[in-house]
Amino acid sequence: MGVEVVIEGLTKSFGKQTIWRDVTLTLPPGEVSVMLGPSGTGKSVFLKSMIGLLKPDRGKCVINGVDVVTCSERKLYDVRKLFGVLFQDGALFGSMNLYDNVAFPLREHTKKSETEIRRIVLEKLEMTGLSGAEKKLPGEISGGMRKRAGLSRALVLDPEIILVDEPDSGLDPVRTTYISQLFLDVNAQIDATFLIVTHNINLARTVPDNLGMLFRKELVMFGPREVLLTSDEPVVKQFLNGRMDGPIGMSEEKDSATMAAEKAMFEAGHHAGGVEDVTGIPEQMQPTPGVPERGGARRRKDRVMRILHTLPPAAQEGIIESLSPEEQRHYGVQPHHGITSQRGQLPTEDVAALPGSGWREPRPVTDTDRVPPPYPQQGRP
Ligand SMILES: Nc1ncnc2c1ncn2[C@@H]1O[C@H](COP(=O)(O)OP(=O)(O)OP(=O)(O)O)[C@@H](O)[C@H]1O
Repeated sequence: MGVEVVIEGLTKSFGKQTIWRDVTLTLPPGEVSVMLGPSGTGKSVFLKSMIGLLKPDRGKCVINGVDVVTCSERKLYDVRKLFGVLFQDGALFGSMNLYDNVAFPLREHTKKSETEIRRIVLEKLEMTGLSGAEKKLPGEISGGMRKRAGLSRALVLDPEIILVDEPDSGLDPVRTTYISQLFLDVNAQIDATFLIVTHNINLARTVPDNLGMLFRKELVMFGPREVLLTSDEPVVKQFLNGRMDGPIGMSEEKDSATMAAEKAMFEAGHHAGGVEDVTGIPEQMQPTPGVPERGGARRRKDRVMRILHTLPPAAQEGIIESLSPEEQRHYGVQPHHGITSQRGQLPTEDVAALPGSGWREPRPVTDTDRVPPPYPQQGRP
């Protein structure tokens, strides 16, 4: 099973430029989480900080009891072995064919024989639908195939945490859905913890168990997908609908004067872009028939039902409605009636330790809030 990642108060700056501050969240083991955020909000910096490629100014990122922010180089080396990383372009070596690219980590970091390496490489290439493409060079294949090859390579050392940086970059919407399906199938097969950073709305709506968003140098929210997908926060709604109408501007954040001027323009009939208001919780994508059930999804159900009473009402309702009648009876809940009894929970040790629901009452408006209304605070222990 994948491991839990506990991030507390993580803050990163480059010189005087703060990228994000006080980020606190937990990635539950074996679950798929997505981090959204407008361009430049530091999503890639966040991934790099998790694997110790960048050093945060303060805070913790604890994996298997090791804090990657403060641990020794030796420990960091060990922790990094738990990660598989899929970079935007697959980060393949252009002069090596796919077989050698995928074999590379095994040849570099293990003492396995070439026979054993061959078995693993062919297995991972098959998992990602690339059987038969071993001899191709990265320059001879499509962007989608390059990403799948990058995923094959990320899988060869049996990672427990898989980080994915913008899987949709350079892909059309259909190929993006195919690679999303692949992530869920891989997650079902190896039960690794996934964190995908993206600004792809379709992916965010239909793939993850948990959804978060970075904006204004903060983690706006992080929690079960239903919380963000039913949120009334202007920044979340604007982002999920891809519209100009809202706090996110051309270069990250609008000031209040720009907000007011644009609001008047939209009220006068100017098209704010995006599609019509898309709301609600679409069904989550499932592993392909024939692929095992996702252990992470099963555990998540229990975990979320435990914190159900702490979530906003719309998210609670969405979660209850997503359960089968049998599950609703099992958990003692009913649509439109909420929690009717407390039954059917897993023993504590089978459920991820979470620092909280990831949702808090919105903080009060202060003079420093240039864009009302304020956002809920991130989850804290
Ligand atoms: N090594 C670095 N040194 C200085 N600044 C950096 C460094 N890496 C990233 N930045 C800055 O950090 C900010 C966040 O960058 P990052 O690439 O993480 O954003 P992002 O959310 O992933 O954006 P996008 O969605 O466009 O990929 C940017 O302003 C970038 O210029």
